[in-house]
Amino acid sequence: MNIALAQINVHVGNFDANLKKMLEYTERAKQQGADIVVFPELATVGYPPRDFLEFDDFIDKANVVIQELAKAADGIAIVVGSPTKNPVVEGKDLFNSAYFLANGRIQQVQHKTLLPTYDIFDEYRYFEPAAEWNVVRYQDKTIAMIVCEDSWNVGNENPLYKINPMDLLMEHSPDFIINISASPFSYDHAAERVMVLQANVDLYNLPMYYVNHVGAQTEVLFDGGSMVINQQGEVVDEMPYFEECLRVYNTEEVKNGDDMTGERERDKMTLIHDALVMGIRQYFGKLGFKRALLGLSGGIDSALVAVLAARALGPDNVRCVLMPSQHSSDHSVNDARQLAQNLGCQYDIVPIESVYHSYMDLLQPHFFGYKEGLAEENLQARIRGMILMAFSNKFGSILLNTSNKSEMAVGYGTLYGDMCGGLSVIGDVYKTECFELARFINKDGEVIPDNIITKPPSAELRPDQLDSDSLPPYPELDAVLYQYIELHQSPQDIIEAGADPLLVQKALRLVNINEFKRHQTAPVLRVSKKAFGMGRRFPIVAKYLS
Ligand SMILES: Nc1ncnc2c1ncn2[C@@H]1O[C@H](COP(=O)(O)OP(=O)(O)OC[C@H]2O[C@@H]([n+]3cccc(C(=O)O)c3)[C@H](O)[C@@H]2O)[C@@H](O)[C@H]1O
Ligand SMILES: Nc1ncnc2c1ncn2[C@@H]1O[C@H](COP(=O)(O)OP(=O)(O)OP(=O)(O)O)[C@@H](O)[C@H]1O
Ligand SMILES: NC(=O)CC[C@H](N)C(=O)O
Repeated sequence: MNIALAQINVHVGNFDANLKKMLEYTERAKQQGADIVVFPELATVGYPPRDFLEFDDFIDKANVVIQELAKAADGIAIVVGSPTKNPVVEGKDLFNSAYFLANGRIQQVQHKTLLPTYDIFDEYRYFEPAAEWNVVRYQDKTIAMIVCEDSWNVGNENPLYKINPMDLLMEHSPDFIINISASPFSYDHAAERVMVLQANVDLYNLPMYYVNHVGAQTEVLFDGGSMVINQQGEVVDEMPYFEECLRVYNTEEVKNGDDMTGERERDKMTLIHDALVMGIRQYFGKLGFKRALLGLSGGIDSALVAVLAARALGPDNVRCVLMPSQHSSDHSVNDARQLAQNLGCQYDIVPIESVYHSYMDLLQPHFFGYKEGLAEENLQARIRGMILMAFSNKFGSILLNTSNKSEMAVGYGTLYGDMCGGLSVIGDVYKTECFELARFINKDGEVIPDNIITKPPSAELRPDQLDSDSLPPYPELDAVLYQYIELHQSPQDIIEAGADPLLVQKALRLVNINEFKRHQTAPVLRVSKKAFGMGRRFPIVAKYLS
């Protein structure tokens, strides 16, 4: 039997486009001799559809796609994920299902049992778990068809779940497993995914055909990495990351296929770079925007965003605005200009000093007698935000936000100032990782002027200001932030692991008291297992560690 895995990029709610793409892939698979073509979890509607699932009309449209695909299942069977209405009143309204379409009709539907409800996942909000587990008979094979998380309770060791749908399906003695997934990207997830799937194969001694989404849905990125694992638990093929792909596998050849696990390079910076480029490109593409703009300061954060945007959208579609103030050093303007020239992006120089003085004159009678401080510093960031939004309106471009994860964590950014923008590109990349990413970008020759990478970070909002005046050194700060944000460790855990107690207290307090800022931030492209945004939910009004 020949099985085609179709690693595709669908678009949430774009039913016509999703159907058209699946019909094209089905035809291509058929021409390549496939007996079955497999599409990812919820491929009819896109993942995650979130509260669109609460609209009957949305589900009806998904059902139309299933009916159309069933008609195309002629001489080839189609496996595809789609929501199903729950016919009984009890429980949630929907199931998250794998459809097996063959001979022009729906042959079988297997619902998902384990409904991830953590981080960016919210499946139990909408779906009822399966209560029946059946295999599919097709040609001379018996197939276990499962949806993503159903393979993540291997050996019943996942404390989230009391049931194991894999065990239940195995009672029917299948010949192999087809797994349709929506497994999002984080820089360490591809390796984890392989381990979990291999553990299943080792346990059940069956080959697995695993297909994943590729592409971006707002902030959630999918790397693909669909794979085939033979009965011995060896990965005989893994599809490319960040691109659509169709490959056909013969079940007999898979049995004897060679292990390619060791050949796969998963360099963290390559993955983050490619994920962010894809994320920007698809955010713009799926919304119908072409052009981006950003404030280019001569610092490392905006430099990184400029490079990533130019690679995602083409340098002609990225406009950089240099807005020096009385506190900007000459080298900042020169470095920014040099970068824009290296990239081939249009740049404008809009000095803000005169506007700043106008504001100060305006405010002078009201601020008279008060010491200069944060209000005056933040005014500069806000003037820049205003100018950038004027460019955005005038030229129909989306403003890219340039805050990094360390700053977003501790509230080191000005509301309605440098925190403005429609998409946060590096909001899930710690400052220390920003330096690594900049060096990665320059590995084959200088793209980002070296001075931008080597000079000490500064907001340049007052004379000779350095980030280190008000923040601990980034390597120490980032280590503590990682332990708190990603690993959910307590202050005691972090201190026992070797961190300075005062730093821990200060950093964790800053993270918590600045929750209000993150509620007003653009969506953040997610590259780690815990990004600011939909997968990290905290109350603003809280007293914990603050
Ligand atoms: N819980 C809460 N809910 C809602 N609003 C709350 C609030 N707590 C304070 N606020 C309000 O927020 C205001 C303070 O926020 P905001 O005006 O943003 O200003 P603020 O956080 O006080 O200052 C911005 C910080 O970011 C630094 N910065 C600025 C610009 C660039 C960079 C950089 O290097 O990238 C760093 C700057 O040096 C300063 O430390 C207060 O005036 C208060 O009204
Ligand atoms: N002189 C400037 N010209 C243009 N944009 C600026 C300027 N200064 C700040 N910005 C914008 O505001 C953002 C915040 O920058 P700031 O210099 O305050 O600190 P930063 O977070 O270290 O960023 P960067 O490393 O990009 O300088 C910058 O990324 C940039 O988009
Ligand atoms: N859609 C899902 O069920 C995905 C959950 C799974 N643990 C993964 O990330 O691969």
